[in-house]
Amino acid sequence: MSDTGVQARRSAVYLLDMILGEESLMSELLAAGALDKLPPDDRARAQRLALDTLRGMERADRLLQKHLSKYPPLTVRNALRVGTVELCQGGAAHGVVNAMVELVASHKKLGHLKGLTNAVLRKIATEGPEAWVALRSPRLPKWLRGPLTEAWGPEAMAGIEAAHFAGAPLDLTAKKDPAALAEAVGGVVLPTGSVRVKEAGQVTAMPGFAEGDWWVQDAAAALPVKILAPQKGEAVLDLCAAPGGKTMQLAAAGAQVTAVDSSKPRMQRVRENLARVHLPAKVVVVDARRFEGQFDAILLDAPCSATGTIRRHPDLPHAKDGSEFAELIELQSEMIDHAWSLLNPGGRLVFCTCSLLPDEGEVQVDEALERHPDMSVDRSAVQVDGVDPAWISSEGGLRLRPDYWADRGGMDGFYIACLRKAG
Ligand SMILES: C[S@@+](CC[C@H](N)C(=O)[O-])C[C@H]1O[C@@H](n2cnc3c(N)ncnc32)[C@H](O)[C@@H]1O
Repeated sequence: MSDTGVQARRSAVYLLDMILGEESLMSELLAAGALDKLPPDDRARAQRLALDTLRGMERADRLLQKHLSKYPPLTVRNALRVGTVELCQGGAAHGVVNAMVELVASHKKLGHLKGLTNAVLRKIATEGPEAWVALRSPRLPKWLRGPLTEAWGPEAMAGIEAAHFAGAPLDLTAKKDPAALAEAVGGVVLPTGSVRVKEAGQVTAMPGFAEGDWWVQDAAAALPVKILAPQKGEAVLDLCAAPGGKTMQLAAAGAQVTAVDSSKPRMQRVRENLARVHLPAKVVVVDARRFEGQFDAILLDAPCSATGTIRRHPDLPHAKDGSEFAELIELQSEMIDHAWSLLNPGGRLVFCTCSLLPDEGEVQVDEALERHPDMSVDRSAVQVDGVDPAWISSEGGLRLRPDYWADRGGMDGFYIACLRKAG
């Protein structure tokens, strides 16, 4: 990392400018090489600063508005936000203020605002940290808060927002032995069998990564494959497979996996992931709605709003406005219908989305049941180890939310249902 940390902070501000000003997603910016020129430490720091700032932005804005008579241009506002979040989360005042002032001073058009930056951040350094802890958990924007509050109620919404603010621990899936993995990485085995690491460092440097003993996967995201319960040697279709977390689980269980995804670059990651963990799968790049074949077991991890993953991706509510969700919901129902045509009588289809919106879960299944008289929901299938029966919804699917397991560090939001075809 560079000595003063100015470069990492400048990149964090750039990421925020793009997310908040251009509605870019962090994943798109990283894939486009936004941080490629930084040394690895600065890259990790820039990303962490941007994510922390997005999580705490409402609190930062509340503190900053007291000291600003009018909002400065977005880049300076974002520099102030980054500085405020750092200061309020224990950053050393001198270093943070100097770095942010240097960053603004060096800006071609905004250099004249260095005095403002200095004055405001000095005030925040004095009074900010105490005021910070008294502020509420940041809220989601209205377009998302409205439907989620309607679906889960105000109390759950407060829990979900607290979970978003807290961020997410690192969860791993063991290729073989969760207890041995927990010991090796200093983690704990969760009731569902995932391994949770509280203080994660660089993932690629952790024991067993190079050997392919595990992969990163949220505890909630590991449940669809456990619910599908693939058998050794069974032919399983993994529709929408990339980047391959569930493909690896299926292959580790000994299934003969056919992994399908429409994205060529994302499928390259599936190949790389499979190679690292030394597991086989047939990889096919095609639109899931055009794939042909017959299977007894199908996993459909459909593209969705990803609103269940905001703990890890706090950029999402800022970069999106929900306008593309109707198209995704339509795509999901087309995918369910096509997957159903690929399923043998007596077979099972596990449908899942990392969404908190019932339209992408419970409602999707209710409507599929109406379209397919030979479809039923297998309630017992979702009752795998560690699942609280209270998480099972009325139609028989599993509703997972970030506010569950609050004392353990939460989980991603997910919806999972096991659909049986009449024999
Ligand atoms: C939620 S992600 C899948 C995550 C994956 N199952 C895992 O566990 O790592 C959804 C995937 O759907 C893929 N996708 C989107 N539209 C598709 C389509 N029409 N046909 C096939 N795959 C599609 C995306 O490329 C993306 O990789």
